[in-house]
Amino acid sequence: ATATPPSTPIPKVGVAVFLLNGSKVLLGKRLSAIGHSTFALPGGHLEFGESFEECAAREVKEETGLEIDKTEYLTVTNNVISEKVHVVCIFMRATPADPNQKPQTLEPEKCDGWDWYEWNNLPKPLFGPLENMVQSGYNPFPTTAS
Ligand SMILES: CC(C)CCOP(=O)(O)OP(=O)(O)O
Ligand SMILES: [Mg+2]
Ligand SMILES: [Mg+2]
Ligand SMILES: [Mg+2]
Repeated sequence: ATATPPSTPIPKVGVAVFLLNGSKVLLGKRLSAIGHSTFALPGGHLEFGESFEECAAREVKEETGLEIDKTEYLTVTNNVISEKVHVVCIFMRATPADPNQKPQTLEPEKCDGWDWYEWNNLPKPLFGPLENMVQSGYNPFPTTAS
């Protein structure tokens, strides 16, 4: 029998959410294989038929229990993370519907816990796609009209 050739990995779409609370952003340390032990935004794979906003709300709810408001598209980056993983990351911004609600660690096998971090004092190491954004000087906060 002829060996089946190794299939070429297919690029996937991830949606990551800058959940902003004052000058803070929600981050969690990943325990998944991809980005293990790095701090990442809540988010996940875009599922069939979802809008970016629907995916953002679903993933944040699934992972943290938080409802979000004012969800808007920010930017997109192209991330070839390894030989097997290529993810187009759609970055969204949103605010927690209840700024006082505590995030819950609903997927303890994927995340070591969520915390709010000052944008100018982020934990290290950051998950690759986020690190690249920070290095580029990207500012996810709404610019207050001068
Ligand atoms: C790897 C990442 C950039 C895209 C997928 O994110 P994720 O691993 O958090 O996916 P899920 O939350 O959907 O499990
Ligand atoms: Mg998820
Ligand atoms: Mg998912
Ligand atoms: Mg996720």
